Amino acid sequence: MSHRAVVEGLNFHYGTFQALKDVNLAIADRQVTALIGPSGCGKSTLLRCFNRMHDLYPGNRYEGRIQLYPENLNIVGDEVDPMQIRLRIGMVFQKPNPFPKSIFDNVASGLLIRGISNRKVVAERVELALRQAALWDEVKDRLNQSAYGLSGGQQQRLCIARALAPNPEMILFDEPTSALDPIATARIEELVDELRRDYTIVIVTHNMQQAARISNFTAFMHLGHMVEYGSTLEFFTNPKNEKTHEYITGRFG
Ligand SMILES: Nc1ncnc2c1ncn2[C@@H]1O[C@H](COP(=O)(O)OP(=O)(O)OP(=O)(O)O)[C@@H](O)[C@H]1O
Repeated sequence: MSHRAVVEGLNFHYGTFQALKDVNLAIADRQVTALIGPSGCGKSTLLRCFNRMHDLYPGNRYEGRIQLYPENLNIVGDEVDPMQIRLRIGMVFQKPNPFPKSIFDNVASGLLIRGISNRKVVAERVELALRQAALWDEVKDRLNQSAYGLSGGQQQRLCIARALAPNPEMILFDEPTSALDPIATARIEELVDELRRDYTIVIVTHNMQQAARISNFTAFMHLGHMVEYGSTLEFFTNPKNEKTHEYITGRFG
C-alpha cells in the first residue's frame, strides 16, 4: 500500500493555543481515512492543515511536516503556495456552501482559477465532475439556474463536483453529511465509496458508524494528540489503546 501523504511531528497553533500536538499519521493512496474523536479534539484543525485553510487567518502557525507524495513536497512548508495546494487538495464542508451563481458556474469556478478557460474544455470538465458527483442527471436541464434552487443533498453533491472539477489528488470532507437527512447521507456515502477508486479521501466524522461503514483506515484523536490509527476493521474490533477502547464503546465523548 503506498501513501499519498504522511504527517510527521505536526504541531499547530491558533495564536497562543496549541491545537495539534506532535501528530503523526500516514494517509493511504486512493483509500478513505476517517478522523474521529470527541468534540474539540482537533479533527477539523488537522483536516484544514492538508489544504492550508488556516493560512486565511493571521496568527496561525504550523510546525512539522505533511509530506505529499510522490514528489515529497511539504504541504505546510513556508515556501509552498497555499493556492496551489488548494487546487490539488479539494475540500467539502459541513454545510453545503455553493456560490451565489449558476450550477454550471459553481463547478467551473475552480477551472478558471486553474487557468482553464476554453469553453469546450470547461463544458466537458463540468459535465464530467457533475457525473462523478452523481448529480448530472438531476441538473443537466437547468445548468444555468441558481445553485440555491437545489435541495441540501444536491447542493452538497454540487460542492463535491466543484471540488472534483480541477482534478485534485486528494479530497477532504469535513463532516459532509451532518446537515443532511438519512437518504441524502446515504447518497454521499455511496459517492465517497465510488470516488475512492480515483481519489485519496480524508473525512472527519462525528459518527462512528459512518467511519466504520465508509473508511478503510481510522484515526482517533484526543486533546490534540493522535492516539491510534490503523485499518478500520482492526481499529473497531481490536483497538490497541485503552482510550480508543473507551471511546468506541461509548464510555466518553
Ligand atoms: N479559530 C480558532 N481559534 C482558536 N482556537 C480554535 C479555533 N478553532 C478551533 N479552536 C480550538 O482548537 C481545538 C480543536 O478544535 P477543532 O475544531 O479542530 O476540533 P474538532 O475535533 O473538529 O471538534 P468538533 O468535532 O466539535 O468539530 C478546540 O479546543 C477548539 O476550541
